[in-house]
Amino acid sequence: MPIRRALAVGRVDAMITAERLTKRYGDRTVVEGVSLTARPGRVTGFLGPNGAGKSTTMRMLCGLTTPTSGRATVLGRPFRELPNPGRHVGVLLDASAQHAGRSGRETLLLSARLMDLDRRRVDEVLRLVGLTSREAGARTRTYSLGMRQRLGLAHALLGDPEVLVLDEPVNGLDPAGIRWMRDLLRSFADGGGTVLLSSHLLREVEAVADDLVIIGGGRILAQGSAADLLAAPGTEVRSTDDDSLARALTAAGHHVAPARQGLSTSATTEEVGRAALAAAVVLTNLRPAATTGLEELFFDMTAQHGREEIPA
Ligand SMILES: Nc1ncnc2c1ncn2[C@@H]1O[C@H](COP(=O)(O)OP(=O)(O)OP(=O)(O)O)[C@@H](O)[C@H]1O
Repeated sequence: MPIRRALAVGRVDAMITAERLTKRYGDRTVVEGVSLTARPGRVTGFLGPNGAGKSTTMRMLCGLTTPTSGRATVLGRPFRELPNPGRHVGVLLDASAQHAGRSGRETLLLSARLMDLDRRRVDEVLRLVGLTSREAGARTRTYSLGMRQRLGLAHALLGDPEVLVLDEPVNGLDPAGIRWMRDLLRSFADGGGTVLLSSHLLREVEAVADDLVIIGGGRILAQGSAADLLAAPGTEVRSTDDDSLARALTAAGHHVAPARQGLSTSATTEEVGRAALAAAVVLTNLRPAATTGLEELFFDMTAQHGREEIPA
């Protein structure tokens, strides 16, 4: 069953933009000058330590928190100006915010009515997120966190939106649930949808995100395609005489370090080739350095922005 039944007209606009978004609470700035874009057909991972400003930014994108300054648009308009927003943007910001006394199915039926949707769509999304009819009939106060996340996602998908904004959607899911969520988001984006998701699970983000936005202390620290951000500059090389090659590279001003096999250097592959020629050394292996892991990038980027403390 397709996640999305039809691509919306004007799909090229199916994106999220933030322009210099700033949020102050009293004299405390919790988000400062955040500009970002999430594009159609791509999953954008939004990362940052606790208190970095992810949820506040997502709330501003969805019109739930008013920015102190700056502008946010979804599908080219401020969220609050979208007609029937649930038909365009699926939002999951707090999976625990469901009415505890209603069943999952009742919660979805109510929203379906408000969005003017056929009630059969409720059963479709329940199937899609893997909630059984018994689970759907139970009051949400009896739900585990993982079941709440599934219901929250069913709610986000209900209106067959072009855009998904999900704050920590994999929290509370078991390993099979995490993999299921990853596949679901991938096929949503492959169908032309736009996904912005925050997560603390770096490996999960690495596995699914096409683009990354890293935030720390309320400011953007890095953003771009995952391929670009995770590409490490430099070269790994082996030769018939690594000592001579290391001397030649160092003499040419390149940084050289021993690698597990051979050398790792800041030089490009061409520069390594030239140094080898100058030193009359034969290369036996030459390749661009392996990519940096997301965990390494995340800790490098956020090192000075540990957990934000709430002021006393
Ligand atoms: N309504 C509010 N009033 C005052 N401060 C707030 C309010 N909402 C959030 N903050 C503060 O803003 C900062 C950013 O919080 P936010 O929830 O956006 O971070 P986050 O990156 O989503 O963190 P986490 O990963 O822990 O969910 C925090 O220091 C938080 O205490």
